[in-house]
Amino acid sequence: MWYESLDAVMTYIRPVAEIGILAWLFYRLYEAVALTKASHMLRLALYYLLFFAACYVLRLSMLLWLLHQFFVPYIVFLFLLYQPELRRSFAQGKALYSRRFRMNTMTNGDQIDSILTACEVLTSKRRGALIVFPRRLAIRPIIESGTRLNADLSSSLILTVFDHDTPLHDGAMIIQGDRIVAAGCYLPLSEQTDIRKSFGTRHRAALGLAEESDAVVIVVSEETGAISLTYNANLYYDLKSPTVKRMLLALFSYQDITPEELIEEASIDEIE
Ligand SMILES: Nc1ncnc2c1ncn2[C@@H]1O[C@H](COP(=O)(O)OP(=O)(O)OP(=O)(O)O)[C@@H](O)[C@H]1O
Repeated sequence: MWYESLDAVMTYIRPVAEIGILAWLFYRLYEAVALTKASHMLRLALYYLLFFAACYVLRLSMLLWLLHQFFVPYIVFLFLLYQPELRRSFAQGKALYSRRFRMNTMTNGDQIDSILTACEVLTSKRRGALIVFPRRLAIRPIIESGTRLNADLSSSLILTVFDHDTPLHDGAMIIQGDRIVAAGCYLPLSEQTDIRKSFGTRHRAALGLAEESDAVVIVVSEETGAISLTYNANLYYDLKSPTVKRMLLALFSYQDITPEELIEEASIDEIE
């Protein structure tokens, strides 16, 4: 019968399909977490499993019993510990499917130029600034913590807001696409202990938001005039404006790139 031969063929196809689907799922999971610190969580879970396997092979029954008892609390602990990173990973995963939609709503090259022009003026006048670009994850509570502006994006408005005597100069400005959504917003402070001692609350606030969301933040230092970027829980200090522009354009289309990778790319372009 034809369905018997189909069943025989399916006996071979089924395991291949299962392996293919599993490989694809693992690849998507890897893609989602590889760029963020959620990969640390996977590494910790893997160490646990390797330790478990070693105990099993060596028949260390006492340790095996302990590992068995602690498995669920350990996984729950990891999920709690890495919750912000997991949130960012899944946002990135989702973002891969809606790139076209995002591209239309993100700040474009000309608009980035006007933001960076303002940043350079602020640098020369030794004024500090924090400018936030939300990406996939909504940051409504952050926006609500400040004053809604919903104004057209312009260098002059950025300069006005961050001037010393204005009521809105303290806190962060939120930019979405071509709109200045809010200013004077309060950002969560980072609790990382291994960042430079010289970084004060402005840089800690930029890093804090980059730990808790997938937003990108420009920081202009009042003290040194350095322009830095934070995203994915990392701070890239003292960048040149063209580097910031290229990074922002890449980040807005979810190609998370470091300054080192940009320099590498530029040198490859030169060789070609
Ligand atoms: N949680 C926060 N959210 C938003 N803005 C903040 C926050 N904390 C501090 N700021 C901003 O940072 C300013 C203080 O910066 P501070 O000098 O402590 O930081 P810094 O990292 O040393 O930066 P700089 O190099 O500009 O001095 C505040 O006046 C305020 O505008």
